[in-house]
Amino acid sequence: MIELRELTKSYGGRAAVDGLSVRVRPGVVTGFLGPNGSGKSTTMRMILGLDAPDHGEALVGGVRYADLNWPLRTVGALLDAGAFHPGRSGHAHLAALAASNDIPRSRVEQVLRVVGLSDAAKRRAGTYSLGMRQRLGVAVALLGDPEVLLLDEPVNGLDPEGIRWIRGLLRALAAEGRTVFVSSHLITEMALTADRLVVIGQGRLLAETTVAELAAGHDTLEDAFFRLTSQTTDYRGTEVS
Ligand SMILES: Nc1ncnc2c1ncn2[C@@H]1O[C@H](COP(=O)(O)OP(=O)(O)OP(=O)(O)O)[C@@H](O)[C@H]1O
Repeated sequence: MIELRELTKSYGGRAAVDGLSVRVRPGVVTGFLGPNGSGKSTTMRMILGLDAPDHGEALVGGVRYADLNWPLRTVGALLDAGAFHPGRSGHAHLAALAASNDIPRSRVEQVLRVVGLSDAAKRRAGTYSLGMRQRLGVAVALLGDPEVLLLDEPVNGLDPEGIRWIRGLLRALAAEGRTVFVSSHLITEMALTADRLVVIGQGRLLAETTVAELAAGHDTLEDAFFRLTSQTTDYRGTEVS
């Protein structure tokens, strides 16, 4: 369970996250949706203790991230798929993290198999494609066999086969009773992956709902999403004349 209580954070006097209170439950995939700049990454960083809230708190299993004894074994996160030393192999990267978190070394081979990187594990991670780096990031998230998974835009850079794989993986992790919180700005992708949706705009909660409830009364899910977020979209292009 992830619990956000009145979570608030401003940058330069502008609210990035504004009084956000949400409970993300175990056993289902919860999609975290909002337009560009709506505060999804900032929220995830606060859950992971990488940013301090100005007000309110984020709890994982009732505890702040900073107070967890073995964070990697409680919360697995994919935030920035490029966050590894490019000269190290994928295997070495995972082995170092396993050693520093008291995770059995055998788990490294297991997660490499799960993400499909066993054959590339001894190659320098700096030579990995975007999709392979994303898979290595997922392997890091899974390494500690955590109860809670937090993934920021996990389908970024993945090809169609990879996207289908990650959908299945997230659903399987939720079916095991884990809490799976996954951000995206793609409502169509979330409709295929998530059971529940938390939608934010300009840092505020717009809806906490299911895919079916959000779509009800609209021609398409996209229409429903645009209607919900239209007043909070900061960045919008214009048509080329
Ligand atoms: N370190 C920072 N310094 C200043 N402003 C920031 C910082 N991090 C985020 N912001 C601002 O906070 C707001 C929310 O940004 P955030 O990255 O959380 O949104 P997001 O929903 O993840 O967006 P996207 O879908 O584009 O990744 C934006 O206006 C952004 O410019």
